[in-house]
Amino acid sequence: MAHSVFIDGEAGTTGLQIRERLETRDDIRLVQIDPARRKDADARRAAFEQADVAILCLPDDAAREAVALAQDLDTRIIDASTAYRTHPDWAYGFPELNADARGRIAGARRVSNPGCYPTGAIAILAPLVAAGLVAPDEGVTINAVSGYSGGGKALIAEYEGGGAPAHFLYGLNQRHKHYPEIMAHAGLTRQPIFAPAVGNFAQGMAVQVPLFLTGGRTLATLAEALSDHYAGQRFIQVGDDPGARIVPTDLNGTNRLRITVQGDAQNGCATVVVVLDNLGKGASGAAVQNLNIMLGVDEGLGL
Ligand SMILES: NC(=O)C1=CN([C@@H]2O[C@H](COP(=O)(O)OP(=O)(O)OC[C@H]3O[C@@H](n4cnc5c(N)ncnc54)[C@H](OP(=O)(O)O)[C@@H]3O)[C@@H](O)[C@H]2O)C=CC1
Ligand SMILES: CC(=O)N[C@@H](CCC(=O)OP(=O)(O)O)C(=O)O
Repeated sequence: MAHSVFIDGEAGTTGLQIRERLETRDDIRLVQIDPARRKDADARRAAFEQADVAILCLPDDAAREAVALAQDLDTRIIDASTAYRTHPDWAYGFPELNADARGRIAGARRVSNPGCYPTGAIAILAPLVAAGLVAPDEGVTINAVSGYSGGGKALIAEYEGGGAPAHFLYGLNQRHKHYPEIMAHAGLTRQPIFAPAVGNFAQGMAVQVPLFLTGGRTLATLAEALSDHYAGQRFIQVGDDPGARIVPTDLNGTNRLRITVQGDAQNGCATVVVVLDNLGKGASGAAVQNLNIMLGVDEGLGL
């Protein structure tokens, strides 16, 4: 029998791309509501009642409201917003994070889907902290660039309306909403410096952590720690040489994430960089991967 899935916010950027990944599957039945009633609590509650799993693709406050609406139901929830990413009762939906992550997601009633930038930053830092190559209280810097779809419908409208700049930096007040998530799941005790940017391309993202090669840190130990950590993971590759240019759009339309280590042993400077699709492994692809794990089907179905 098909599993019923309700995407709350299915007309938004993340929701649409989840729907595209699910609508051709015959093991999934999508529960839909009249678009005119998409913000109506009664209509949404009725959809939750019919769904085995609901995927929330909403702003944080609306996601909290949705969780309250479904509180007394058996419906399992995957939330794509920032609202529950550090909540102790929610499983963090990064299956490749550590040996326990898949099992927690598989058995969870509540799964928080990681953020796009945090997926890149945590993919780099969590294994390096666990391997002792980055100290939890070390001062690290995260530089990143995202396609404009990362800002949802509002930023898409700005870019597609023609008035937006080719490139801008933001979040430099160091109060970005992603800090708690990055610190909690990377295992950092000191807040990193995070410098995100947006470029004039719709989708795709690069996230980089520059590191000095000091202590036990060499190009080889960094690459080895990351390769060991992700050995056998079908969606995360370590070490393919991308050449001198890192192109944020390289993995668009996929659920893949690629990590490379580059630098110079002589001068002791290195960069670990991730490329992913902010709407693939950074949001919609990851949500479908988590849904598959929760349903106990092939993790790559529809991806
Ligand atoms: N874009 C990205 O790259 C990523 C986004 N996310 C997260 O996913 C979530 C959704 O983001 P995104 O898809 O970009 O946002 P969008 O702005 O593109 O879409 C949000 C959708 O939610 C709907 N909505 C807003 N309030 C309510 C409500 N009270 N009840 C029902 N529907 C509502 C909006 O409807 P309407 O347009 O009619 O207002 C819209 O369709 C966010 O929490 C974001 O942090 C996560 C990872 C990456
Ligand atoms: C380009 C842009 O504006 N990006 C958003 C991050 C994307 C998003 O909404 O956050 P999650 O990935 O955590 O859900 C921002 O910086 O707030």
